Amino acid sequence: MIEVQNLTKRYGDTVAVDRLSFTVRPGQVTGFLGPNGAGKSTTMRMMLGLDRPAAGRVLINGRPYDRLTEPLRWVGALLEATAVHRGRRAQDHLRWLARSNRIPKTRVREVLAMVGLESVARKRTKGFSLGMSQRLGIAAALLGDPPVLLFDEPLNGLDPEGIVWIRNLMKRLAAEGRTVFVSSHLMNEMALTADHLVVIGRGRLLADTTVAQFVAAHTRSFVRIRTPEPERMRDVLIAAGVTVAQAADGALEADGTDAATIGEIAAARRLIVHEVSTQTASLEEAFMRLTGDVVDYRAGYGAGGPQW
Ligand SMILES: Nc1ncnc2c1ncn2[C@@H]1O[C@H](COP(=O)(O)OP(=O)(O)OP(=O)(O)O)[C@@H](O)[C@H]1O
Repeated sequence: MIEVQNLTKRYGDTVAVDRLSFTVRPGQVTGFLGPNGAGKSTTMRMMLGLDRPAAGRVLINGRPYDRLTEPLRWVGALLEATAVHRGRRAQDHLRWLARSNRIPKTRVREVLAMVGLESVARKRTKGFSLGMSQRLGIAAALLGDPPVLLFDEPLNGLDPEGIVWIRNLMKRLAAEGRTVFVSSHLMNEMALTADHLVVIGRGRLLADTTVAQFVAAHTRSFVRIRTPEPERMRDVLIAAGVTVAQAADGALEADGTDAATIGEIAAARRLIVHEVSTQTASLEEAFMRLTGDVVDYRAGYGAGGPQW
């Protein structure tokens, strides 16, 4: 579990993280979303003791990072700019990390196999592609078999096969009961991978909810109806108390109801329907809608402006 409590970080006049509080729970993948500059990387760096907060704290399984002995056994992390000594061989990099955390040398082979880098274990990392470097960073994160894992933009530089691989890896790690916290700009991927979302904007919490609830709260879902008798259908639906509008292509869009109800109303009136489908927006649309509001707030920020 990761507990973020009233966390604040300033860089000069910039408030990068602003009284942020949330809890990341084990057994699920939690996506960490926010527009550029929202404070995601800064938050993750504070989780790992790499940046010192101006106020507040982060607890990893009940303890601040600097109180964890052999921290790789408690939390594994892939940060955007994970530093690897470029002249070092992949296995030597991992052996050095393992030794510093009293992790047995045999674990190095295991994690290299887990990330598919066995064949280049003895290669120097300066020849590695971005995707290979990401895999090496993930191997390092897994080295201590930690209960908590942080990934900052782990999909950067990965090809489609690599993206599917990491999606499955994160799900598996969560299914094993670990806490998996991952930031990404790739909304479609997050929709497929994450169970829960923490969304921030300008360093503040905007949402802490499940993916499904987030999409439902920030988008409109409606039933689309195509029929050769749109006028009659509209009259029947209005008479049944359904709010209905006509789309540009002639289809009807009914709000505040579901496809089963529409189907039953149509059948009762012997109306022909060619389509009755539930239309739900994507995570990307929900995210744009929520964070678009943040940008609007920013533009209109004045005396007595919104305190979100
Ligand atoms: N070392 C630093 N010095 C000064 N300002 C910084 C520093 N690191 C971050 N910031 C500022 O803090 C804010 C939050 O940045 P951060 O990198 O945490 O956001 P982010 O959500 O990770 O963004 P992105 O999605 O672009 O990676 C930004 O305004 C950024 O310019």
